[in-house]
Amino acid sequence: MIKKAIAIMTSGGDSPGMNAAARAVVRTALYEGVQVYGIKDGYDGMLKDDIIELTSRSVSDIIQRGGTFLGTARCPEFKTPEGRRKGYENLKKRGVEGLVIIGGDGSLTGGSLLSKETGIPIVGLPGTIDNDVWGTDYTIGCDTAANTIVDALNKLRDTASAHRRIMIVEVMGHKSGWLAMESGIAGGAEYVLVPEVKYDLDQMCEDIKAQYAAGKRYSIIVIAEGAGDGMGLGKIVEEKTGIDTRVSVLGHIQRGGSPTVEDRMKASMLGEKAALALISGASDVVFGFEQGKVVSINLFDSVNNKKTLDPELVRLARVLA
Ligand SMILES: Nc1ncnc2c1ncn2[C@@H]1O[C@H](COP(=O)(O)OP(=O)(O)O)[C@@H](O)[C@H]1O
Ligand SMILES: O=P(O)(O)OC[C@H]1O[C@](O)(COP(=O)(O)O)[C@@H](O)[C@@H]1O
Ligand SMILES: [Mg+2]
Repeated sequence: MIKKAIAIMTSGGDSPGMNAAARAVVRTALYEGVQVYGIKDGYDGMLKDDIIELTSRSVSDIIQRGGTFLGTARCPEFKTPEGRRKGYENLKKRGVEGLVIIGGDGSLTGGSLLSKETGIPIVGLPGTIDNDVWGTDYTIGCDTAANTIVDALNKLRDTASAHRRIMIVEVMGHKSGWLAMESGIAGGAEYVLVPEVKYDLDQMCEDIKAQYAAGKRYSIIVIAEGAGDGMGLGKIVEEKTGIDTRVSVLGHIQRGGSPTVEDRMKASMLGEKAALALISGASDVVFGFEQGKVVSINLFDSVNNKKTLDPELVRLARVLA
C-alpha cells in the first residue's frame, strides 16, 4: 500500500495520448490523497534529479496535446546497474513509494530491471506508436499515428491517380510492422512491406505492371522503415516497372498531433487503473487492452516476450490489395 507519494514519467519515443494518460494518473492519485512527482525527460531526468511535484493544475490543458508535457528522452546510462541505482536514490530521498512508467518496450524493460534491483513498485503503461508491447492489443498513440498516415495516404492517392503514378510511402517502425500494417490496410494500400515478412520485389513489380496494363491508375506501397529505405525502393520500382514513381517519407509528422478520441479514452482509462493499482499495492504490472477490455499483464512477461505481427492482418492486406 502506498501512503504518501508516487512518481510518474514518460520515456522513449513520445506518442500522442501520453499526456492524457499522465493526466489521469495525476488526478486519480491526488483524488486518493497521494502526492505525485513528475520526472522530467524520462530516465535522464531521474538520473539528473529533474523531478517536480505535480498538482491537478499541472495537467490542465494537456489532454488534447500530442508529445508529453513531462518531456522524454533516450538514456543510455540507465542501461547500467549504476545508472539505475543513481535514479532510484533520487526517488528514495523524496519518499517516492512507487512509479508509473509510460513508454514502449525499452522503457518497460528498464523499469523491470529497476524493480528487480531496488524493489520499488512499478506499474507500466504501453506508450508507443509502434504497438509492439507484448500482452496488449493496444498501445497509446498508435491509433493517432495510424490516422495521420491514413490522412497522408488519402491525399497521396488523389495525386497518384491523377498522374497514374506509383506512390511509395515510408512510415515509422524499425523493428515492428504494426503501424504500417494497420495504416496500410485502413488506407487501402496495394502493398504493405514490413520487417517481419519477406517480400518478392520482382513479383511485386511484375504484378503492378500487369495491373497498369489492365487499366489501374495508381498503386500505393506502404513500407515500414525497418523493411527497407523508401527512396531506394522507389528507384528500383521505377526501373523495374517503367512506371513513374514518387516517394514520400512521412517521418516525425507521425509522432505528433492531437490524440484521437480512442487514444484519449484508452489512455485515460489506463492512467486511472495504473494509479489505483499502484496505490493499492500492485507492482510489476502493465495495463493494456485485449479485445476491448482493460487487462493487467505481468511486467516481466511483457518485456521478456516479443509481440509478433498478427498474421491475419498480413493476410487481409494481401486479400484486399
Ligand atoms: N535493456 C534495457 N535496460 C535498461 N534500460 C533500458 C533498456 N532498454 C531501454 N531502456 C531505457 O529506456 C529508454 C527508452 O527505450 P527505447 O527502446 O528507446 O524506447 P521505448 O521505450 O519507446 O521502446 C532507453 O533510452 C533506456 O534509458
Ligand atoms: O525519435 P527517433 O530517435 O527518431 O526514433 C524513431 C523511432 O521511434 C519510433 O517512432 C517509436 O519507437 P519507440 O516508441 O520504441 O521509441 C519508431 O517508430 C522509430 O523507428
Ligand atoms: Mg520501442
